[in-house]
Amino acid sequence: MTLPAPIPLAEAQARLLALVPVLHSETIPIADASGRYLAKDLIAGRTHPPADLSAMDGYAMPAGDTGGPWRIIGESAAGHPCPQALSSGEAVRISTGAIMPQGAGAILLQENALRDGDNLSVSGKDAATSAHIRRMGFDFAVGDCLMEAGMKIAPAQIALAISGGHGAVAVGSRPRICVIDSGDELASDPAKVSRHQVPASNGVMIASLAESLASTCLHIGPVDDELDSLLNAFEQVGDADVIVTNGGASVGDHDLVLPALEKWGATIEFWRVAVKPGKPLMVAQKEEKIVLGLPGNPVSSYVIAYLFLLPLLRHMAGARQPIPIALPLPLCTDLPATGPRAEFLRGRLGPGGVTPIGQRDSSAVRALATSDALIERPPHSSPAITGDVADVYLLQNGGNA
Ligand SMILES: Nc1nc2c(c(=O)[nH]1)N[C@H]1C(S)=C(S)[C@@H](COP(=O)(O)OP(=O)(O)OC[C@H]3O[C@@H](n4cnc5c(N)ncnc54)[C@H](O)[C@@H]3O)O[C@H]1N2
Ligand code: MOO
Repeated sequence: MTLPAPIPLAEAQARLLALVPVLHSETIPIADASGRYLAKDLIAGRTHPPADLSAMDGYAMPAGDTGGPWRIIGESAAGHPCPQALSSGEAVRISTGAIMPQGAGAILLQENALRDGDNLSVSGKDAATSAHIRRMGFDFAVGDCLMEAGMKIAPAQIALAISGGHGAVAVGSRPRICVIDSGDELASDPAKVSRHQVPASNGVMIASLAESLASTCLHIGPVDDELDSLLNAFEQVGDADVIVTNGGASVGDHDLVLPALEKWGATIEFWRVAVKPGKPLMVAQKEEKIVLGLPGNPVSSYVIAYLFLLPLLRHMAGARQPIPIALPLPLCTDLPATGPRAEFLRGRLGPGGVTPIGQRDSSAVRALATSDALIERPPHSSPAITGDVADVYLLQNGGNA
């Protein structure tokens, strides 16, 4: 069997995303929108702040009358504006977030004020100033674009949408996924594992990695290394949009994902990528369903899910930046030259940069779990020395896309 040449990483990612359209949108309460992607530009339905407000607790007076003394004629509290207009020599008590009364244009901080009944004068070093006024609409005005379609909604974006008058937002629907573990050696109960077995860790790991990006996740397996068992698993995926297999993607006699996919009627779109670990990635399609055949080694499975599955799910859910963003960080150790594949080393972030983890075997689960970053070494890199800058991807919470 002649194996296809491994496809360079960026090309393979682009080919994968081009295979599937963005899913339709749905409108959901803003309180439920964390982690979702905006389906259309979010336009401000109100001006914020809606009027000139005081940024401090103190007294408001006319802009041309900042030296005092003043006579206090009322109060403007947050939620309770002062109905009176101010003339020269007059002031009102004002609290943080309260509306500036008509005629007011300066604030005297409480710390700099001396109050005696309704008489007010400056006691501190600072006179009244307009610097403590938040001008109407300085943050945004009605009709402004607050966030563009495809942006990820996180807590700060939720606050912005609510401040902009939105109790609900249109977001991309999340794909339904199905994860299949396959391999005769896999034990489903980690507490009951014979010597010829390994616990089936990948499926649950991948489901957990994809959890926030998928609407539902069906987990099938472990499935035997038999063509018909795999075929049967594919026939049970129901309405899943994305099917993820673990293992059986390489060239061994018992690596049956490819023939099972063909027997099921799927088209193999590509197989093998120039990435280490994770070369045997397989991508197939059957009608609207897309299949990612991940390599079985746990580190390879994780790295490929990070580089391909998560971007695919983000893309389907409407993200405008589905591919994770690398940060340039100094290396804390030397690294050897690389071969024809892009290498992704596990590493730990620290104050001086990133330190690659010594154990690089693609089956080393403990080394993977100890790491919080992936260090990218492009194909055919020269040896790197301590202090050289490398592209680093953050792993926590699925990274920064
Ligand atoms: N002659 C060659 N052999 C291999 C090649 C190659 O190019 N030529 N590629 C190697 C690479 S790279 C990888 S990665 C592995 C991946 O192979 P498979 O995807 O076929 O995975 P399996 O052989 O089924 O399993 C590999 C390893 O992973 C364990 N595994 C599998 N599934 C799970 C699971 N769900 N949970 C936990 N662990 C799992 C399995 O027990 C094996 O130890 O192939 C190389 N071989
Ligand atoms: O590339 Mo494989 O994924 O090295 O172990």
